[in-house]
Amino acid sequence: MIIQQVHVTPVAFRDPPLLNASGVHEPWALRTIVEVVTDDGLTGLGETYGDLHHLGRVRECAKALVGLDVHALNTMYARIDTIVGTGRRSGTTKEKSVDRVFSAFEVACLDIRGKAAGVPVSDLLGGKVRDSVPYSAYLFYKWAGHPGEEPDRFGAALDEAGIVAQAKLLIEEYGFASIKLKGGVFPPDVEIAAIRALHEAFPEMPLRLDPNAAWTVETSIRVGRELDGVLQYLEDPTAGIPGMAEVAAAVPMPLATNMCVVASEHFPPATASHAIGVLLLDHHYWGGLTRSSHIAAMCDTFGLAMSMHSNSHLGISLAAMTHLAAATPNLTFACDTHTPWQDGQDVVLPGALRFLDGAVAVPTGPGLGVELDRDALAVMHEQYETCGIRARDDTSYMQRFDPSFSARRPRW
Ligand SMILES: O=C([O-])C(=O)C[C@H](O)[C@@H](O)C(=O)[O-]
Repeated sequence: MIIQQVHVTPVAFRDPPLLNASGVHEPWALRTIVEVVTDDGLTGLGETYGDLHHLGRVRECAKALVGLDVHALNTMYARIDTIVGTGRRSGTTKEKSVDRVFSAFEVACLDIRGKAAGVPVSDLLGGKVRDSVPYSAYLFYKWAGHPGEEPDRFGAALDEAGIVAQAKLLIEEYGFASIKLKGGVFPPDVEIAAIRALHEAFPEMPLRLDPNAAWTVETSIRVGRELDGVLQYLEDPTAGIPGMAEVAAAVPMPLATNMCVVASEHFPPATASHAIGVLLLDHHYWGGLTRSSHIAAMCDTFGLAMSMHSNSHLGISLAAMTHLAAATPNLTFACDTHTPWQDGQDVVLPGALRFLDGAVAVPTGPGLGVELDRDALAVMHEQYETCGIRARDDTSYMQRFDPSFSARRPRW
């Protein structure tokens, strides 16, 4: 099964104005779709980030993969490493570049291997231990619509009543049985009130709050203590392993992260200082599905619970996340997904991935179990070409509407 061609297609889809500590989502979310084609006519799918810098690296590496066998993943990783290096992203997250680029190709190769063997990707990861994967309702503070546009169907959520209404809508439509609120947007007391309102409205539901490291250690400890008995876990309240360790020692609930443990070398300091209790896995930056399984084994070794992280994504990623979660015995909590926010837009044909009672049944067909919708891919690629988003960044978009906005951390 020799790779003959690799197609890399950037796409754009509508994204609602969701607020986070860095600003607001732009009207279009960007992703990159990868198709790996072998000499025996099989095609595998992968999905990854869509920013221009990453896209350039994916395109460059795609050319270097032609001629490799889809089983030669170690050689593929080494080749990508020589091209993009193990350099780190700057900012609060520091994933390895090679892992971020390799991931999309690895998923596509596993899709091909599953198709060739007639088995689902979850079988290639050790076999599923659950038939469906629970996801949580991922709530965001939100404007009613993008400025200058009609309100979208989700409406505004700028206070606790709006957040509770949003939770009701998502739970009614998807059946979610747990809730995560993206925080770090408003002063902590406003977000504490929203969590309390959710607790009152849904007393049985596990709740999580994630301010994306927007708080100081002191604020994090105060919020953690105030939400004793209410939060299942508190995610990335503050930046860095030392700060998280201080908070963890002082609050009653476990701390979760997708920000301070994002590469293997973060495990020793994080576990030695008991900085986290929960790791949010994400195959897009942990180097694909197999390497993510290794990270799950590390979590098992160090007694860390697990959930899964998401960014704005489409169905290829949802399928990959679902296979990985199904084959991860120590996945403890319902996973994050942005799927409701894509509101039916997708590059895969409908039907393979459905939410029932907040969970997605693990596809049983060969490979990822999803099929590319070529018409939708063409439309989304055209949107990418014309939407004009890729040269901008979140903060400048936010500052156009609120010049006083600053995404500096800690904010409180
Ligand atoms: O910790 C998280 O869940 C994220 O940071 C995921 C996303 O980037 C989220 O913040 C967003 O979509 O605004």
